Amino acid sequence: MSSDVRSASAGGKKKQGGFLSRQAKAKQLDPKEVVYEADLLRKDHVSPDDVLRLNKVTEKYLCPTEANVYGIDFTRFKLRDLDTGTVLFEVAKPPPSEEGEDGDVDQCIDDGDPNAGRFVRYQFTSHFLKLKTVGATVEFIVGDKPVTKFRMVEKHYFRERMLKCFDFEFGFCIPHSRNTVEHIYEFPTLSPEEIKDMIDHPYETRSDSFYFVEDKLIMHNKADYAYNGGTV
Ligand SMILES: CCCCCCCCCCCCCC(=O)O
Repeated sequence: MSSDVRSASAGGKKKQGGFLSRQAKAKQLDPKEVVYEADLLRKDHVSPDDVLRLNKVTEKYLCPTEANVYGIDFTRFKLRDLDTGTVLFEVAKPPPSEEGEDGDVDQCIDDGDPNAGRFVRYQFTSHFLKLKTVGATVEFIVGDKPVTKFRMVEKHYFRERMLKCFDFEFGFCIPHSRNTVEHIYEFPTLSPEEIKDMIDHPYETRSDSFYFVEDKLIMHNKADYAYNGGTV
């Protein structure tokens, strides 16, 4: 599987600043309403309510890359600790001219894999798990169609247990626009035993990010996480 590996230390560059924020809503899952990945793979269109009812991380992707008919493309991503302003991690996509000149970027990301670019591996330090609130700034461009009710549901799991579900609205985006939004992640409360387990078992913490336009799944990305990088 092609992947993007993102390393971050807790002692990054400090930066303060204003931000646009949309509060995350944690949702409790009613066990009676659970749906299974296999059920959703059979559906023509997957909705936010469908993925909110999943109680496990997915093994497959619930939509093809072609479902993104809106030309939505993420161009910058930054994580910062909102308590200190410390920038934990920042990545930007090179402009198209640089991608063309270099050739390496496309080759490395594309690789003939239809799911290239949909999976990211994060390598954090254990300090990350002590954070309370993280701001994720996302910049993205949209193509020639208006994007209505753009929404992301992101579910984080350690092994079989869902740690937290985030539900963020991006709202309406005009055609050919470049947009920036900062989403606020309030961390779940984790016991010392859970934290130790997550540090001791890299990449067993995983997430699914589901993106919807008008309640229809148009992108599905995955990530996994290690918390044993660098120094504490
Ligand atoms: C231990 C649970 C922590 C939950 C909060 C995680 C905050 C950082 C999220 C970054 C997610 C990025 C997902 C992606 O790249 O697709």
